[in-house]
Amino acid sequence: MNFLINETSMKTSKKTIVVKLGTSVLTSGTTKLDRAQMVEIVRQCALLHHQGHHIIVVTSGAIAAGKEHLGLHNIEPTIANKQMLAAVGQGQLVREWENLFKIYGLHVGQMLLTRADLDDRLRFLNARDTIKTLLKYRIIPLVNENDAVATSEIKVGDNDNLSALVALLADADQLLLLTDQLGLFTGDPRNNPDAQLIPEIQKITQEIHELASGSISGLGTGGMATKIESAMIANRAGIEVVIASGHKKDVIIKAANNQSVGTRFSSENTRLEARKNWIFAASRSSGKIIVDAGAEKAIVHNGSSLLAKGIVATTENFSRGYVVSIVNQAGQELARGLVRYKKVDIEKIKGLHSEQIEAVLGFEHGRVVIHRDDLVLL
Ligand SMILES: Nc1ncnc2c1ncn2[C@@H]1O[C@H](COP(=O)(O)OP(=O)(O)O)[C@@H](O)[C@H]1O
Ligand SMILES: N[C@@H](CCC(=O)OP(=O)(O)O)C(=O)O
Repeated sequence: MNFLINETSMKTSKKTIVVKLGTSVLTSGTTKLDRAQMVEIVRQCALLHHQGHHIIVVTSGAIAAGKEHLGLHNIEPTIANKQMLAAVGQGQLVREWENLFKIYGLHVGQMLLTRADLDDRLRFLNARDTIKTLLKYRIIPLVNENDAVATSEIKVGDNDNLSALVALLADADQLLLLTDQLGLFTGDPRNNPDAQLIPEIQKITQEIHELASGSISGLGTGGMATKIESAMIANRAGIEVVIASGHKKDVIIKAANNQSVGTRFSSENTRLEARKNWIFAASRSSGKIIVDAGAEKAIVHNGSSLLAKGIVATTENFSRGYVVSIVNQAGQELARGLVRYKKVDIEKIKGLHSEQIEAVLGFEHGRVVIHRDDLVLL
């Protein structure tokens, strides 16, 4: 097996960065959204955006914004009450962000997700397409959990874990978890004045998990424990993670420029290796796509994506989002990859130019059938 995959599309000095903002940062420990703090965050995101980076904001704070709007500061924190507050607050929260990003001439796009959206392959791919299209149009995605409709079975539960899933969705380079502490300490600084900041973590061991406890401020959900879970998920996918204070000057800019800030969790794998491992380890091939000699050459020698034009036939009834084998007409398996169209649709578009896909199917999931970043040569 050879892992010669075209890496050019993955290597870029422009990063995709997921910035997760906890309630603790957005309220600065008060019962209201801290607009001055939000302005400061938007300034940094806009600067990085204008430098060409892609910024995705995972924003908590809907429940806090709902409490503020209704003046219900001492309401009992039952699930029903929190859902009601989120339903009221989400609109308020997004409006605040929208107005602030507008100062810098930037548009935002809201994405409210639940675990069910991310567990289901099709919905995962649809969410991935949406986030990538927002980025392509240079719009800032604003993501939160869809608290108003999510019951415990379909909830991610906390925005730390949600942000790791969003980083996977967006194929991000970095996940920045901004909170009210400088980073991960050797114990919770709220009740341990001798706790020391840990600047760098190479491997998340059981000992690291034990340092991190839940939230006791009454503002956030999960505390450091969920941030470590999030770091594990992202690191495993080859994404670097930084936990830092949202109040530290220029924290987002510093983290993006690899300057020392907070606690950095460097990933053992590169993103590309992690993706290739996943395509092989996690999935057996669900079907075959037989390609002509031109497509074989383009995929094997030129590092190209698989286009409809080079497809001759398909076998088995696979769906969109599954891993399939790319096979030449002599029956030799050339590669495996994550397919963007289901078998019945490929049968309709095989041999056609990419520009014809939408006219034939009535929709389009992109111009390629398997993108080169989702493809591993054998
Ligand atoms: N080892 C640790 N280092 C730093 N903070 C910790 C640690 N263990 C627990 N915490 C707590 O985690 C809190 C941050 O998490 P949380 O309250 O959920 O905030 P956020 O809204 O930013 O997600 C800190 O205020 C701190 O009390
Ligand atoms: N989705 C919720 C926040 C959930 C959450 O994880 O909060 P936090 O620990 O402050 O990031 C909200 O918008 O209020």
